[in-house]
Amino acid sequence: MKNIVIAISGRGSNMEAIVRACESERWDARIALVVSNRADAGGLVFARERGIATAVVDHRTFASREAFDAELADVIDAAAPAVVVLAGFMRILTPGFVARFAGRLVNVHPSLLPAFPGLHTHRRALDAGCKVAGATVHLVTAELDHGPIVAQAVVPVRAGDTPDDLAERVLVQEHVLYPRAVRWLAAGELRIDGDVVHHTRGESQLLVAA
Ligand SMILES: Nc1nc2c(c(=O)[nH]1)N[C@@H](CN(C=O)c1ccc(C(=O)N[C@@H](CCC(=O)O)C(=O)O)cc1)CN2
Ligand SMILES: NCC(=O)N[C@@H]1O[C@H](COP(=O)([O-])[O-])[C@@H](O)[C@H]1O
Repeated sequence: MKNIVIAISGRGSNMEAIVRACESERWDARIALVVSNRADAGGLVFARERGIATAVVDHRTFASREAFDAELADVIDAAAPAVVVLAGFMRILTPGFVARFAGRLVNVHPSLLPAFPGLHTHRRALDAGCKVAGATVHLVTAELDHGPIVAQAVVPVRAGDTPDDLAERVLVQEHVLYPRAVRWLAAGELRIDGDVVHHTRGESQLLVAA
């Protein structure tokens, strides 16, 4: 059975969706560890209540980003992960960390990459007058929010939307998209051809919400 490690920084709603899907769909995988850079991350409570091992590596207690990443990588490696999932994890990872988990490190980003990498994506999409928004699951590379795209979900932007309205609409789709993508990665069902990722069994890599 494959081990999955999930890294969070906050409420962990995507982590929760993955935990629930792993159990209900009986994946040939288990969530071996939920790790956070913040001890007050709400998702840690859910994980502990489900009997999942948790750990905290507080980035503020390290002298450098490299030192934090080295400790985080050691804690993650101790769980022997086949897949490392970033789920609302809010730290930019160093090239050394990314290299250690290359090909099995995945993230969900709240925009339709390559549009709007970085932070405050929904505010920026609204300010740009976008008519659609969404989320992207991508393999993580050293360059921020730039890795090969595994799957995307599209939602409409509605008149009067605030960033919170858009975030809520996108999050509903993330909770469907991300578990599906993590299941594919854990099952070895992704084929990477340059920058293009294919699902080898032909499931749709696109969700479109009305
Ligand atoms: N090397 C990479 N690291 C990370 C990636 C990536 O693609 N490559 N994805 C991010 C996730 N992410 C967006 O999806 C993201 C997370 C954090 C930040 C950021 O600017 N973080 C600041 C601190 C912000 C905070 O603490 O609130 C920082 O690290 O200084 C941008 C994008 C995960 N890492
Ligand atoms: N750059 C990373 C980022 O912004 N991730 C975003 O954090 C939100 C909360 O996730 P959570 O409820 O799973 O913690 C999600 O929308 C996720 O896409």
